[in-house]
Amino acid sequence: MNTNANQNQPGTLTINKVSRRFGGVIAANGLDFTIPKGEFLAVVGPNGAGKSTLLQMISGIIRPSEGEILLGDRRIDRLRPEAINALGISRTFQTSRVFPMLTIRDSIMVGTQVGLIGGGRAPRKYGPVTELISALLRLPAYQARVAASEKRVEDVMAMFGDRLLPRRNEQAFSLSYANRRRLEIARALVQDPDILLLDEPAAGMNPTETDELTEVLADLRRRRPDMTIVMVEHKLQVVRQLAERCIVMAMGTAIVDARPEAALEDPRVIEAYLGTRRTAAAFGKVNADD
Ligand SMILES: Nc1ncnc2c1ncn2[C@@H]1O[C@H](COP(=O)(O)OP(=O)(O)OP(=O)(O)O)[C@@H](O)[C@H]1O
Repeated sequence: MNTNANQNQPGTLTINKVSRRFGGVIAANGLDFTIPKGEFLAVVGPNGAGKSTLLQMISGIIRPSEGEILLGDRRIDRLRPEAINALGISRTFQTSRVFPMLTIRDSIMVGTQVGLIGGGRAPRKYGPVTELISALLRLPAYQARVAASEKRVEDVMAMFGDRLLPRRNEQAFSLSYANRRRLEIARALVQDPDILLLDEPAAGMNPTETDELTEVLADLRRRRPDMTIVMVEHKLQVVRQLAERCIVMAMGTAIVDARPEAALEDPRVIEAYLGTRRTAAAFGKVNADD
């Protein structure tokens, strides 16, 4: 059992001896660590290391084959993804999942909808039936909640400077790849999560876009220092700039757990990475264009 002193503290995520097999493949192998509330943790490692599998297990999309995942003292690895989301854990996906025909504004609004008529995280004044009637009749309580959601959507779009806000009424299919990624992060943020799981947020972004995203996440950190962020990311400069702690995975195992500057210099990490040209380039060991 994981012996970290933070374990079972409110808001702490505990990954307790977690493994996940897919047939003969061991995607996660005895992962055992805690993530204290408010920590910015980066998870890095070569392709196929098990990073996305870890995020999928925390968000309830897949279940561990062994071990357990706790939020505070509550076991969450048997809950459905919606139930985990309602506990304040939001995530983005490795590949963008936008609703192409919805406008940007409405796509982000979708993230708040569970809060409008039951479900969601906001405390409920009335029961679900009253909430539903209130929504159907557009009673003042419902309208006030819609107005609050709309304000929140605008605030979240504003976090991305002029990338999303001026395009709020455009349909998502017209967005650039980078903007789709921003939209997806916005949709997670609009839920005001306590724990944000980001799966390769800077993937496919050029250097300028990557710098911009890094600044957005640094800004988020300043605004919500209590929000735990778990970020899987291949771009190691993003990890160096943002993360307080870095877990390096290789073949399903956490091989190093340290501050980013120490973790990314560790010889075991460089060795694990050198098998792939793209990630070796991130260490400056080969030219990215080779
Ligand atoms: N649904 C699945 N079915 C079968 N095998 C899977 C499944 N999901 C993941 N795997 C396998 O588990 C291993 C870990 O995959 P995972 O996607 O977690 O790696 P990763 O570190 O996120 O890789 P990448 O950086 O390429 O996204 C890989 O060998 C992968 O092929």
